[in-house]
Amino acid sequence: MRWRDFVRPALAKAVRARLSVLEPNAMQCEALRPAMRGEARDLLLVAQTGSGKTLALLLPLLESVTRAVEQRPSAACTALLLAPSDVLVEQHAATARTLLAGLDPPVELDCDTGASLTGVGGLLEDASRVPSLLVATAAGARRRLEASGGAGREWAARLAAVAIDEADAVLCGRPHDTALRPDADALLDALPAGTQHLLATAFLTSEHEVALTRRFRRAVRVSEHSTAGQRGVMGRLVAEMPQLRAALLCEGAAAPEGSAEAVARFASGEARALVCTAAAARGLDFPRLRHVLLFDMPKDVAGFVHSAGRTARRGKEGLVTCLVESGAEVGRFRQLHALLPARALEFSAAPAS
Ligand SMILES: Nc1ncnc2c1ncn2[C@@H]1O[C@H](COP(=O)(O)OP(=O)(O)OP(=O)(O)O)[C@@H](O)[C@H]1O
Repeated sequence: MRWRDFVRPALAKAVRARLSVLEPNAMQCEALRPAMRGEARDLLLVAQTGSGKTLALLLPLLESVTRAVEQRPSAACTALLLAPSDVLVEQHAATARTLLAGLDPPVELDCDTGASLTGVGGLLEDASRVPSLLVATAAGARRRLEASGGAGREWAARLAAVAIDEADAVLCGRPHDTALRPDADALLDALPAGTQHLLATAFLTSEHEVALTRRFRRAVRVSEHSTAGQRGVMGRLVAEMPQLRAALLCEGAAAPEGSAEAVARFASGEARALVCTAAAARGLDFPRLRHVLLFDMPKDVAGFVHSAGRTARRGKEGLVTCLVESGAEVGRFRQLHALLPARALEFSAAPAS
């Protein structure tokens, strides 16, 4: 995939020419697809430091704001980018300015750290000014929200998209807190129902994950593990066990054969294993399948039922093995198991060695 598959040619060209980032990586493709025009879904992106999350957040925001300015040049602010520190706000604002430079019509951008407010021409005095894009800390955004005479609420009510970098730091409290910070909650509550939320972070504690998935129920979750990393693991499983003649079922360029071919090889018994993502396996019926091995812990009971339910079908027996990585995952696994109908599956647990 290329940048221009996701954003307008002018932005795609700016990413290549001004940032020297020639192509999106697998994680960015996975994140941009649901986040972009057409789908505009909420996004929760969890990917390691230095993997390029900034562009995955910034590009949907810039595309959305540029489109809005094009359609209604007189419209006020339509997007907000939040970051946890002044330095990061300034860094993101600089990247956004670099990408927006020369666009016609121009997109106005302000930068608000709570302590200082800067616009295109330098320091600004007026916190109620409404640019097309505001890059701010939570304190800066809050200052804008509380601007006098209801202007702040009006500004928030016009936000079409909000991106939050280091979302755990901006929105969540201490590592074990399952509630969002009250000021973050207040800001989110002031947004209109249709606002798109784009969240990125390198790491989430299980409590922060609970808090964010509870608040952003409709968010598409993209993690590196679910994209490049996962495909890498899947490819290695296939390569390192040639005796299984495994078929690999996944979408995108990493798939060595078409989905239909992979499924047919497994269904006919030519391939003795099918290595696939949970999404790709959903609904598939293989009457002879006796063992499902879940490499990743399912996120919820629905995910578990759909994956485990590929075996033990039509009254036959089946075995499901789930690899759990940590004490927290064992706890979550027990919770999932407790939610299943008693007759659906039987489990035996062995301590990990
Ligand atoms: N597709 C890509 N190909 C090559 N380099 C890229 C790509 N996308 C981003 N980069 C570069 O990778 C570097 C790290 O990107 P970025 O700052 O977005 O990481 P991050 O995931 O936000 O990390 P952190 O979690 O530490 O903030 C930047 O210099 C960026 O220009």
